[in-house]
Amino acid sequence: MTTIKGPGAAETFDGSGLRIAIVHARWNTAIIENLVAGAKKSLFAAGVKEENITIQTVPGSYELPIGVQRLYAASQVQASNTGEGISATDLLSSTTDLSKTPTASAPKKPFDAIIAIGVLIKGATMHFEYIADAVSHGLMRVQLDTGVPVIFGLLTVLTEEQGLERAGLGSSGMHNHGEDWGSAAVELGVKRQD
Ligand SMILES: O=c1[nH]c(NC[C@H](O)[C@H](O)[C@H](O)CO)c([N+](=O)[O-])c(=O)[nH]1
Repeated sequence: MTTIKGPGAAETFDGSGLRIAIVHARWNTAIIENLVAGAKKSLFAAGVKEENITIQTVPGSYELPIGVQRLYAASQVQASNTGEGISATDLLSSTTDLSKTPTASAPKKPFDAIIAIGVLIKGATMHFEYIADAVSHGLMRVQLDTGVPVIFGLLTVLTEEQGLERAGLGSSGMHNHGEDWGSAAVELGVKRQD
């Protein structure tokens, strides 16, 4: 099947063994919430188990690269704690004493893929351009430095309506881009295991 916009149909991938994280910003949450829901819909459709999906938030899109990098590092520490890991939230806390391995149950492996979601809406200044550029380069650097696939879920839109459209909330019936990101996370996560 040939497409012009959006990814063409790919083979289906079994996500039942994957551990996925979603890191999302807390700006423009009316749009963000639907993007996250779309990503989760695709993860579930591929068999990813709810207990293997971790969701963390950061203040804004500019914090996505550091949020993704720290969460992945935390999941690596978790994996090295011989299965007695601790929650990713606790691992990110500066007050957690990692020398004591809490007994909270947690998945035993690092994340197979991380979806970074943010919505940048152009304002009257150049702020939008600087954040968009920094975040896109930052997320690419994190994925290449760590080797963990980081799905680029940053909407850079000129109007609120464009953002709503791309979250499947507009009047044009455009699909929810979050669904594409969930599918991409499963594909890259499975391929990373090959
Ligand atoms: O996620 C966003 N953050 C935004 N700014 C906050 C930024 O991401 C940082 O959180 C902030 O600069 C503190 O570092 C936005 N705007 O400024 O318009 C925006 O539209 N979206």
